[in-house]
Order: sequence, then C-alpha cells, then structure tokens
Amino acid sequence: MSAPVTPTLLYLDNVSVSFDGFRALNALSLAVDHSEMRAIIGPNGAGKTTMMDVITGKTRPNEGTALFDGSHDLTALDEAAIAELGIGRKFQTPTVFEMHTVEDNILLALKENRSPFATLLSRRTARERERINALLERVRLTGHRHRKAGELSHGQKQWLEIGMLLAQQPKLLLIDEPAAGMTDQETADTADLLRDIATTQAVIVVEHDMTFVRDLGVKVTCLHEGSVLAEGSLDAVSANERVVEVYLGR
Ligand SMILES: Nc1ncnc2c1ncn2[C@@H]1O[C@H](COP(=O)(O)OP(=O)(O)OP(=O)(O)O)[C@@H](O)[C@H]1O
Repeated sequence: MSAPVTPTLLYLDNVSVSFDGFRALNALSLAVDHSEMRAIIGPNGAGKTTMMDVITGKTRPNEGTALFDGSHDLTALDEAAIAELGIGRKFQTPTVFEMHTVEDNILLALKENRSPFATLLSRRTARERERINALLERVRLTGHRHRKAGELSHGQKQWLEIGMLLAQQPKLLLIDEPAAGMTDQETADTADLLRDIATTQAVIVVEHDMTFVRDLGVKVTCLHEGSVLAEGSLDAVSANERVVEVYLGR
C-alpha cells in the first residue's frame, strides 16, 4: 500500500524518553509540514536536543510514534538509514575540512560515499560544477570558493556546513543554535539563508536568540519539561504567561 499524501513531513506523537527514570521527553507531539520552517525554543533541559536525537535515531523513545515522509517509522531505523531517508543535522560547532578549499568541501559532500582522495583528484563533471556553483551561490560563498575553509569567519563556516548538508538534498534539515557566536550581520544573513532554504525543504531550528527567531518569522514551538508548552507565532508564544515564567522572563 502506498503512503497517504499529507502535508505532514514529520509527525511525532506522544513521544517519551526516560533516562534512569527521568523524563527528558514527556508525551511530546509535534507535526512539521513539507517546506515548513519551525523554530524550537525553551529553557535549558527542556528536551530540545533529545527531540532532535529521537528524530535522527540517536536516541530511541520509550513510547510514542515518530513518522517521516509518509509511513517511515523513525523509531525502527538506525541513524544511517534515517540520514538516507533525507534528514540532515547540523550541530552547533561547524565541522568542515579546514585544509581544503570551500568548493572542495562542497564537492566532498556531493560525493560522500567515495574516498576523499579519489574525489579530489578526479575531474569534475559539468553537472558537478553546476551543482557546486548553485550550492555556493545559495550559501553566499561564491566569492570565497578558492579560500581554505579554515580561513573563513565563524558564520561563513556555518554556511559552508549548511551547504554541505544541502548537497545531500535532505527533505528535512535540523539546525542547532546557528546564531550562537555570530555577529549581528551574520545572524541576520543566516535568517535570510534559512528562509530561502525553507522554500525547498523543511527546517527545524533550535535557537535561544529571540532577535534571530523574530527574523525567521515562522511558527514557534516552546518546549518545557519534555512537552510542548506553547505553539504559534512568536508574538503569541511570547505573550503566554507560562512561557514568560519558565523561559523568556528569566
Ligand atoms: N544521556 C542522558 N542521560 C541522562 N540524562 C540526560 C541525557 N540526555 C539528556 N538528559 C537530560 O534530559 C533533559 C533534557 O535535555 P536536553 O539536552 O534534551 O535539553 P535541551 O532543551 O536541549 O537543553 P539545552 O538548551 O541546555 O541544550 C536534561 O535534564 C538533561 O540533563
């Protein structure tokens, strides 16, 4: 039977995760549509990282449903199989190949399954050149393509890593605190970049910087003690008394 066609790309229902009896996620439910960007906020320990770990297969829930792109059961798949389904994750610290040029980093990501040595020595096909150009343009690094990745600013390294993830053509991109350590200009440019990415794939972004979240202009979910405390526009969520009490007012 083929999967039903719904706007929902990611569907979490009643997901709980316990560590030694402590509930890091407590009956968490969340649905994200195709090409939706969602911002996840909430105090330290709210369960944001644990939620990302469940989505990527790093942590198995004790209870609950986690479906992706129709009927793929994320709780039954390992991390490699989930990445293969089209879920890419970007951690807070950028991990790029510092000694290689910006464009070679993208090339290596395009050909992830081949040895780096063979990849860098082989001739690039016209199709590869086209894809590298498009990805560099998208992450605003065209003018930096011949520089070593290690010479880029912190913000540019983050964009390069996002470009490397996009090379895998994920359907859903999970991004952890992209604005941390960025200048104000880089933060604003990153909001722009993510808004652009969300026109073609879904994005879940965990962030504490409320100026950045406001710039994203998307639906916000506030987690607290492993559950959804409030969901809606940033204005609506910010006006929620409980959200102010446990998070924004602190
Ligand atoms: N492997 C683990 N073993 C035991 N407890 C854990 C483990 N991973 C997370 N926890 C606990 O689960 C709770 C949720 O943690 P999580 O890292 O998901 O929160 P978070 O919202 O990402 O917080 P932060 O904003 O600080 O990153 C915390 O109380 C944390 O101490």
